[in-house]
Amino acid sequence: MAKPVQIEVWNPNGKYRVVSTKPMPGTRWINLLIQQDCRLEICTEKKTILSVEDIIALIGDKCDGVIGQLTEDWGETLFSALSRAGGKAFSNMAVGYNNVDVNAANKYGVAVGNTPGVLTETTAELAASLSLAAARRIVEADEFMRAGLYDGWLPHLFVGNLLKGQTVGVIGAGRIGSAYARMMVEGFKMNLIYYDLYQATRLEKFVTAYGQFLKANGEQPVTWKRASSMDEVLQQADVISLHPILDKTTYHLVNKERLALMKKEAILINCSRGPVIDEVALVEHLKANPMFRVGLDVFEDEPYMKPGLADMKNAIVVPHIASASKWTREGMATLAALNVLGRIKGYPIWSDPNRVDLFLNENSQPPAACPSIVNSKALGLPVSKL
Ligand SMILES: NC(=O)c1ccc[n+]([C@@H]2O[C@H](COP(=O)([O-])OP(=O)(O)OC[C@H]3O[C@@H](n4cnc5c(N)ncnc54)[C@H](O)[C@@H]3O)[C@@H](O)[C@H]2O)c1
Ligand SMILES: O=C(O)[C@H](O)CO
Repeated sequence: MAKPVQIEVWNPNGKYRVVSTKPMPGTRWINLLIQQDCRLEICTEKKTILSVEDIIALIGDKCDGVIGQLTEDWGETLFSALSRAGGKAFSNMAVGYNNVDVNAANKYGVAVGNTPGVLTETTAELAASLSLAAARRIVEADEFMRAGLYDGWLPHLFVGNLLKGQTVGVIGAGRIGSAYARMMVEGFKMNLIYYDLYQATRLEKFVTAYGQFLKANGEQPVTWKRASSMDEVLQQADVISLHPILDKTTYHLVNKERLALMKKEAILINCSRGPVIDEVALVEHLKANPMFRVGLDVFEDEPYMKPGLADMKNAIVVPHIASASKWTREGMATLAALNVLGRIKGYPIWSDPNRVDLFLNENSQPPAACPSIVNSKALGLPVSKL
C-alpha cells in the first residue's frame, strides 16, 4: 500500500478535488481554483522528485484533476489511477511534456495541459546569459577573483570571444529559439543561421528588417540563412543554441560526430532538454578542445551530471533555471491550474496557445477556456470561439 503523503488543503468543502504535486509560486492560481469550487490539495512533502507511488497516494479514490511537474513520470500507471479516481485533467507546469505519455492519456480520456508562451522570453534570456557568460568566461573569472588570484591587469587575462559580427546558430527555431535568435541578432549584431523542420518566417522578416535598418544607418547589415541540414549550422556558427522539443528525433541530436563538425572555439548552449546532447561525448569533446565552451541548463540524467563534467573549466552549468523568473513561474502556475480547471468545468480549448496574455492579466478574470491542451484534437475537445 502506498504511504500517505503530506498535504496542505485549501477550501476543504470544494466540490472538485484538484491535487498539485508541488507548491507553486504565487497565489493567483490557488485563488482561481478555490473561487471555482475546487478543494485544492498541495503536496508539501520535502522530497524533490515524487515517485509514481507517491502520486498514486495523492490521487487517492476521488480526484478530478492533477497539476504535475516535469520531473514526474506520467505514463500508463498514473493516467489509469487518475481515470479510476474520476479524473479527466492533468497539466504539466512546463511547456515541455516529454515526461508525459500522451498516448496513455488519450487511452484514458485525460486531457494533458502545458504552459507555452509565458516562459518564452525568460528562457531565451537565460540562453542569452549563458552565451555571454561562456563567450566572456564570466564564471571562470569570478572564481579567479574569489580565490584571491587577481594581482593586476594583464593583456592575456581571460581573453574570450567577441560576439558582434559572428554567426549565431539556432537549432529548433520555435517560440524560444526564435526569441533567443532575435536577442542575439539585435543585441549583438550577429548573423543568423537556423535549422528547423518548419520555416521561421517571422524571424526571417525580423532579421531582414533589422539588417535594412543597420544598412540605412551606415552599419554592416545582419543576415539570415535557413540551413538545409543541422550539420550546416554546426559547421558555420560560432555560437549554437539548442531549442527543439525532446522526442525520438532529437535524442542525442548532438553526438560525438556532430561535435567534431563544430568550430574548435565554438560555444554550445542547451536550454532545451538534457538528452538532446550525448553528455558523455560532450565531456570528451570539452577535454580535447579547451577553447570549446558550453553553457548547460539541462542534463542528460537530471539532477546528475555525467562524470567529469563538473571538473571542466570550459563548461558553465546551472540547475534547470531557464524559466525561473517570478512573473514566468507565477504565470506557469496559473496556466497549469486553468488547464485543469477548464477541463473539469467543460470549457473549450483556447484557439491559440501562443497567445495566452488574457489568462495572465491579474486585473481581469481569465477567459472561460483551457489555455493549452496538447491532446485536444485526439480527445475531440471543442475549440473556443473567443
Ligand atoms: N530549460 C528550461 O527551463 C526550459 C524552459 C522552457 C522550455 N524548455 C524546452 O524547450 C523546448 C522548446 O520550447 P518552445 O516553447 O520553443 O517549443 P516550440 O514547439 O515552439 O519549438 C520547438 C521547435 O523545435 C522544432 N523541432 C522539432 N523537432 C526538431 C528536429 N528534429 N530538428 C530541429 N527542430 C525541431 C519544432 O519544429 C519547433 O519549431 C520545450 O519543449 C522544452 O523541452 C526548456
Ligand atoms: O519545459 C519547461 O517548461 C521547462 O523545462 C521548465 O520551465
